[in-house]
Amino acid sequence: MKEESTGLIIGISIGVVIGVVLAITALFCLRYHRKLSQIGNSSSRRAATIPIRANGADSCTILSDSTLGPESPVKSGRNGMSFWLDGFKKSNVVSASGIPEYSYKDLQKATCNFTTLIGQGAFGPVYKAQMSTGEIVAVKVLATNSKQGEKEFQTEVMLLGRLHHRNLVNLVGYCAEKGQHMLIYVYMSKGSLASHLYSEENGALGWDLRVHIALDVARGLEYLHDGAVPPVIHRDIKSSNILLDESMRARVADFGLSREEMVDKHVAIRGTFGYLDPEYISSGTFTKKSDVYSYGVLLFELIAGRNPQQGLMEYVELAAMNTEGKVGWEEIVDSRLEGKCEFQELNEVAVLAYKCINRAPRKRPSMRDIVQVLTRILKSRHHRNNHNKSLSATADEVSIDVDHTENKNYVTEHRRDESMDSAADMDDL
Ligand SMILES: Nc1ncnc2c1ncn2[C@@H]1O[C@H](COP(=O)(O)OP(=O)(O)OP(=O)(O)O)[C@@H](O)[C@H]1O
Repeated sequence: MKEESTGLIIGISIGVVIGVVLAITALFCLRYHRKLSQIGNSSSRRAATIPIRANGADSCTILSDSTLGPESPVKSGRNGMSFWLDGFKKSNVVSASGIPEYSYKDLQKATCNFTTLIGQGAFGPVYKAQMSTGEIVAVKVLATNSKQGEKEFQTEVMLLGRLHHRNLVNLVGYCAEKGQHMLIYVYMSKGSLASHLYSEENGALGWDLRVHIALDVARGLEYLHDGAVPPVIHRDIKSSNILLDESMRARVADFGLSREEMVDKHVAIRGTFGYLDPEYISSGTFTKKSDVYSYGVLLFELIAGRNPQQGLMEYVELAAMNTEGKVGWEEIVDSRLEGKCEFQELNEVAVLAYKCINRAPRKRPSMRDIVQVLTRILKSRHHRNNHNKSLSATADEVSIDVDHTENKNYVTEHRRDESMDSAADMDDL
């Protein structure tokens, strides 16, 4: 009996201890969860309301709260933190978006005391940097005359750091020290699209590659417009803001860094002349469809190899009179292509570009529509190439037969039939 009651007491005591431990654990979990959601709320509130830098002046561009896109070039680790610059990362300094902060001293070392200049933009110089891990990056030093304060800069980094896509030049780090603000980006070794279209140093870009570049850019913009939450309008699509990586894949640069140009004392226009939506110039309202307009100009730039600041659009409008917006666009094709271009594709791309530059924004396609059209064009090309390959393989096989049978007429007829089938396939697409 005594033994039984001792057992009972022990059982009850163990039960009570387990109960207390469980209750304490539950309490901790609850508090931790509440804290996390508070942090989430406050950062999304900030993302929704704080304006970001516009080259010294406040801007109303609101950036995204989006998560990592598929095939992001940033190697994400715990908390989405980048491993790119692990060698130099300031210890324990990671912004709310998970973008690591680097010290001025380390960037000074990585850029050989800021002597590795690769370009100069409206925001300031850009340097190539080799980090201690061997990783190559681009460091954009923002002009010190910017009125942007520390807080605004941190907000901008947080907002930019949330945008990741394989067709965007992603932000991988930043530095805010000694009154300097620097943004660190994935390094794009083949430079800008503009440098390939206009510099004699680079050989002419082939037509096939131009269509791939057009699709890459469209995908980057589609992500900004439809994938990012809230959506992001680029505001400065142009060939010098399209950068190419080692394998000539294109990415959109400079998103979220809007700039201003004064057209007169009162009206500030953001963007670059030649690419600006006429509707934006007259109404002052910039929309996703204004990006679509600039993208249309970029498509014509790819077709014609002409700079929009040197009469590209006048040239296009002249050609449009003859083409009625449909066929016959080959007259504007870039002479550097030396006629090596699939004219049906060229006409399809030009028709798409012409829709993008429609004066009425609502008649312009969305970036999603554009991605679909270009994907279809490239799929057709792929089918055609496969078909042609199998045709020539069949022809090789048959010609071996022919050598044996000497039935040459049959071979000729057989090949002609197949190419007619192939033309019919094309019509279906
Ligand atoms: N991530 C990068 N990788 C390689 N080169 C880059 C990178 N970012 C910028 N550059 C180069 O640095 C130069 C300046 O770039 P930046 O984006 O500052 O200005 P921009 O786009 O040329 O002109 P603007 O500021 O007027 O738009 C460009 O020639 C560009 O090719």
